[in-house]
Amino acid sequence: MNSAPIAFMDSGVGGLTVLREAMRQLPHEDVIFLGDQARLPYGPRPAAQVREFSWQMTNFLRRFGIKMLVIACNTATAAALEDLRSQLDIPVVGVIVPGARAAVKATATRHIGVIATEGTVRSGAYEKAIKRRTNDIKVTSMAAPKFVPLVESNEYKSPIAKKVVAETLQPLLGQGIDTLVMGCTHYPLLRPFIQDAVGPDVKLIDSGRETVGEVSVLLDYFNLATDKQTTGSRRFFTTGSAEMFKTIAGDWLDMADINVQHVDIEGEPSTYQRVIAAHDNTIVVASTNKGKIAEIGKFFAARDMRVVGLDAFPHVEEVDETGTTFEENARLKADGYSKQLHLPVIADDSGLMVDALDGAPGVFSARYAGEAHNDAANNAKLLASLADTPKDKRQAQFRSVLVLARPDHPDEDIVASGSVHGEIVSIPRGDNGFGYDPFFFLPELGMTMAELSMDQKNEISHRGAALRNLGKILNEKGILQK
Ligand SMILES: O=c1nc[nH]c2c1ncn2[C@H]1C[C@H](O)[C@@H](COP(=O)(O)OP(=O)(O)OP(=O)(O)O)O1
Ligand SMILES: [Mg+2]
Repeated sequence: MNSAPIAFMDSGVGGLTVLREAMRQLPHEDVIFLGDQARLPYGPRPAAQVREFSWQMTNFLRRFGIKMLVIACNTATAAALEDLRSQLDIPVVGVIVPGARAAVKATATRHIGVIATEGTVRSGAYEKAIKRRTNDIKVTSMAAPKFVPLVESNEYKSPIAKKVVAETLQPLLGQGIDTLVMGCTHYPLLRPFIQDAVGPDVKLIDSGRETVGEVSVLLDYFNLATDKQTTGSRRFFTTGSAEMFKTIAGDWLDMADINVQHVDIEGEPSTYQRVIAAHDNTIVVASTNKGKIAEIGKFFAARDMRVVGLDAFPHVEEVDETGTTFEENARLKADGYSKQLHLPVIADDSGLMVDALDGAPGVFSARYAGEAHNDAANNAKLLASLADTPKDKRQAQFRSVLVLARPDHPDEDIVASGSVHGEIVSIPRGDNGFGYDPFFFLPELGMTMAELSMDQKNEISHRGAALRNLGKILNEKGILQK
């Protein structure tokens, strides 16, 4: 039993013909679809490049903790299936073998036609898959490069499409072909015109539809099927226009409200790479500060969450902290990273506010001495600024504002804050913690923050308080149980 999503990828919207069948046959499964429309069509591209694009799509999709990958594209199957399968530890399903198998089963005249993109035809993948089964079948393959653009431009129901299809398929007529493989997942959208062109006696094989049968068998074989009884979630990503995608997907899948997001995958690795796969319980701590990641991470780990830092995502674009308040900066970080990663993100913006310095360094705490993240320089500047301030006038506080951003509730950030009061001392004490901790003295404890263990710090610190407040809100909202 496994409730992780199944991923489908294609050069564009063609893979939706596979997805539609999957939604029909496996309605309870969560699915994620990615169409690489920005780089379409794949058909004319060299196989090596299609393989690189396929890895980029795959690496993007693996972040979602997928349990199976379906290459819902014949060109990408021909170019990349073997490579993906040999390196991934989840089942990878391509569309060619299921299509070939169905065609072998269907033909009586032992003459099968295959229409596909140039890349698929050039690869000879269908011939190989058919001949591997039986040698006494004749295969006639033909590239139909005009079909994909017709579908992607949403022209697939137009009279022009009908004409183009009829003209393209003309050479296949009168050869004794009784079975025609639609060897590109875009083609089933043109099915009525294709059937018209070849006549009612030719059996059309929808390679994508056949593939879903295979997916279904593998789910059972590896015991990966979900045990949920409710309709699964459907998420769509395109590297092209989300609006254009929505129009075709809405029509083809007969779904009124589709969750489509534009994504950029050109920064994804184009070969196998270790990827931190996110599961339902993954949370990203949007910080590069190890101390913070540890403190926030501990809180969520104790609540059975899987915590990852930003270092798990080397391609993420850094979010600038341009706000004027802690809350503003925390929101910028949480929203900015959650949008890019499509994962729940917790961000902290925090700092030291010294009474005698009118609240400075405040939001500028990390770059107080200019260059960001130089604790020693920041502390030196702090001491210099307080050189003339007597001991009893050195009250200060740490403040932390936490923001949780969730991709499924993009307009509902959850905000919690906390603070702790103390005094700034001139001689540092303690090796724990980070930042200003060795100079932040807690009179009630007679220790600086850097003399506390992480657990002790979390009990009294601004961040600890903010986390407890956040925990309360998450409990009340039913987001966290503990
Ligand atoms: O518990 C703390 N103990 C000592 N110092 C602290 C603490 N909490 C915040 N601070 C200081 C360190 C940093 O100079 C600044 C936070 O700046 P802030 O932008 O929120 O964090 P950051 O740049 O270190 O990491 P990031 O933005 O990637 O989360 O305040
Ligand atoms: Mg920062």
